[in-house]
Amino acid sequence: MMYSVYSFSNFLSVCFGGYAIDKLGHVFGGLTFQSFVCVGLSIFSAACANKNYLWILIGRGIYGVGLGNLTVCQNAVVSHNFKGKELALAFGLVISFSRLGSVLNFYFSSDIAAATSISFAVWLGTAMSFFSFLFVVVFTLLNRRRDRYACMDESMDVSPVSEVGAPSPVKPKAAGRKIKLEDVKSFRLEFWLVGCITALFYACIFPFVAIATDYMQEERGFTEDEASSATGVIYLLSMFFSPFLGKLIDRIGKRLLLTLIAASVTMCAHVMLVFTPVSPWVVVFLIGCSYTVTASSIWSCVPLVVRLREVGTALSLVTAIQMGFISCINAIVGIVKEKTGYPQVSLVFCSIAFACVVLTSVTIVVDKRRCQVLNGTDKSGIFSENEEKGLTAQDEA
Ligand SMILES: NCCCC[C@H](N)C(=O)NCC(=O)O
Repeated sequence: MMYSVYSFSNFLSVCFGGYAIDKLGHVFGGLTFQSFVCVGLSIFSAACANKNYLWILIGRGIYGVGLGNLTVCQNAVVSHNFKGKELALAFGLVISFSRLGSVLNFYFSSDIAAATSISFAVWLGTAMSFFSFLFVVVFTLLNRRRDRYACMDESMDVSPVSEVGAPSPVKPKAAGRKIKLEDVKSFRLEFWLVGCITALFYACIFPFVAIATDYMQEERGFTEDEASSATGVIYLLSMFFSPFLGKLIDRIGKRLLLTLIAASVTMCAHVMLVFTPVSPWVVVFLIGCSYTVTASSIWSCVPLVVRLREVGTALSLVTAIQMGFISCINAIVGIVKEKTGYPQVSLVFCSIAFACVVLTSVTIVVDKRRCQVLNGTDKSGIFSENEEKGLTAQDEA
C-alpha cells in the first residue's frame, strides 16, 4: 500500500511537473520539488514514530510528488548543460549517484534499523534529504550567478558565443520562446518510440528487483543476506559503470543498437533464471550489465529528439509512461506469482523484453530512414539552432 501511494502520486505529478519546470525554470523546480521531498519524509518519519498509518500514507504521497519531479528536473538541467556535448556521460553520472542511494539502502538500511530502530533509520533518511537541499541551494546560487553574467553580456550588446567560439547569429532578445501545451502534439514519432522502449525495458528491471530477493530465498535456497546481496549486484554494476558506458556512447553513438543487445540479453537472462540450472549470480550479473547499458543510452536519446525548451515536458512524459507501465506490471506480477508461480512470472518478464526487442528494432529502422541521430554520433540532435529556439524566418530577418 505504501509503495502504491508513492508510485501513484509520483506518476500523477510527473504528468505536469516537467511542463512546470519548462515554464518556470530549473531553480523553481529544484527548490519546490526538493521541498516536497523533505516535507513528505518529515511527515512520514513523524508518523512512523507515532504509528499513525494515515499520516504515513500522506507523507509517502507528498514524497512521491517531490521525487519523481526532482529526477525530471535533474535530467532537464543535464540536458540544457550537456546537449551537443557529453550528454550520455552526464546522464551516466546522474544514474550512478542515484544508484549509490539504492545500493546504500540495499546493503545498510536494514542493518541500521536492526542496530538502532526503524524510527531512527527513517529519520536518518529524512536528515539526508535536508542535506541534499543544501546542494539545491548551491545550484540556485550558481544559476543566479550565470544569469547575472548573461544579463551583463546582453546589456553590453555582446552576442552569445557559440561552442566553437564564433559569435552566434541570434540576438539575445530573440533567443527563443517558452513551451506551450500544444507543442506536445508536435512531438516526433522518435520521441514516443523512445518513451515506450524506456517503459518496456524498465518494466523488466524494477519489478524484477522488487521480487528477486523473495524468489532467491523461496526457490533457490539463498539466505536473506545472500539474496539481497545478489539482487544488489544489479544496482552495484550500474553505480560503478554507468559513467564509463556514457563516455563510450558519446563517442560511438549506437544508443539503439546497445539497447537492442541489452534487451535481448535481459530476455535470455529471465529465461535462464527459472528454466535452467544457471546460478542466479550469473543472471543478476547479466541483468545488471544490460540495465547499465540501457540506462546510459536511452535517457540520452530524449534530448536529441525534442527542443531544449520542451525537454522537461518530454522527460516527464517519458517518466510518466515508464512509471505508469511499471505500476501495471508490478500488479500483474503480484497476481501471477500468487495464482501460478515464479516460472510464469518469468514468462511475463520475457514477453516484455521481447516486445522491447521488437520495438527497438522498429525504432532503429525509423531512425535510419528519418533522422539518424539516435544511433549516430551527431550530438546536437534533430533540430537546427534556430529551430531549437523556435525562431521563424521573420525573427531571423
Ligand atoms: N526507484 C527508482 C525510481 C527512478 C525512476 C526514474 N524515472 C528513473 O528511471 N531513473 C533512471 C534510473 O535508471 O534510475
